[in-house]
Amino acid sequence: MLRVAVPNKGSLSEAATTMLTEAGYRQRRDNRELVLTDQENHVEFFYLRPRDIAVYVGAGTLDVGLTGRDLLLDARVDAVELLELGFAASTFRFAGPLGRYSDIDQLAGRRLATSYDGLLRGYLAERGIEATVVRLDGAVESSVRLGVADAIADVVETGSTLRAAGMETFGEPILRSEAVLIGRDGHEPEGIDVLIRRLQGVLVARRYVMMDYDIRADLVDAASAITPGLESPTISPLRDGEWVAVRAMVLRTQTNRMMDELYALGARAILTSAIHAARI
Ligand SMILES: Nc1ncnc2c1ncn2[C@@H]1O[C@H](COP(=O)(O)OP(=O)(O)OP(=O)(O)O)[C@@H](O)[C@H]1O
Ligand SMILES: O=P(O)(O)OC[C@H]1O[C@H](OP(=O)(O)OP(=O)(O)O)[C@H](O)[C@@H]1O
Ligand SMILES: [Mg+2]
Repeated sequence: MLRVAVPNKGSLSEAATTMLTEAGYRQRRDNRELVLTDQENHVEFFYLRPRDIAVYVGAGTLDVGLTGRDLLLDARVDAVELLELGFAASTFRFAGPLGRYSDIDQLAGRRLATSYDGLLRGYLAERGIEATVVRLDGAVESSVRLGVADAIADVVETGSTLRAAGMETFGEPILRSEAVLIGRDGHEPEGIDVLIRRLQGVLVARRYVMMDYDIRADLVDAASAITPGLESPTISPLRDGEWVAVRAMVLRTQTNRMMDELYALGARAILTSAIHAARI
């Protein structure tokens, strides 16, 4: 059985479980379940603290896991990213009280609070910045006002937590993170290729829609330039020989722009439909 670590709580948990369900795996119904065996797919899911997932995978006790890139790098273990999962996007950034800092060079000799001390220490060491790292479990934004730190390094998603604390980011983002599938380099247990292909299928089904339209045969080349598809659009004859039907996958975000352009070109009966599952 393939042994897969899944976040049991926090920002990653629900989206990870949803993605695995869409990929055709059984998932737990009760949040107290710690392990779930999917007999049909030969996979065992272990529900663990997001922070611990890289530790289990790095130690080799579990084959793969879904976690955040920031958590993977913070754990400093022997595990690698296998696939970006397209959810839980965030940045990891320095922040301080409004107007106090503008550049990371100002951090030398300061106290920096964070929940990601491994990640932060690595970043500071690479840049030769000597500062004191104060490891906190959460609510890091309060640390400056409460006097245990001078600045912070924390996860920023919308920025509203920082604003509420009277703080602002400065310097370039330390890291751009999102949920990722992790494993060990060179370790390819049975079933891992199927898991990866299924997850890639979910990503495709989320990112693309199927577009169908009718167009005069002499305009097919111009229409195909608008909707090139992944490899090449499917062209089918219509009963009226002067027209053809075209079918192509298009990026969901481009759908309306493409429909407008196709309509202006002369295409009609332009329809889009969702893709529920895919293997590309
Ligand atoms: N708004 C967000 N807050 C925290 N983490 C986020 C956010 N958006 C995405 N993430 C990602 O979620 C992961 C952290 O998940 P984790 O469950 O450890 O923390 P959490 O969501 O803050 O939960 P908690 O603090 O309640 O334990 C990281 O990979 C982080 O980048
Ligand atoms: O930019 P935003 O959209 O405001 O999101 C970022 C905030 O969300 C997380 O905190 P969480 O709610 O998980 O609390 P914690 O700090 O106690 O973990 C994170 O640590 C930031 O504080
Ligand atoms: Mg948190």
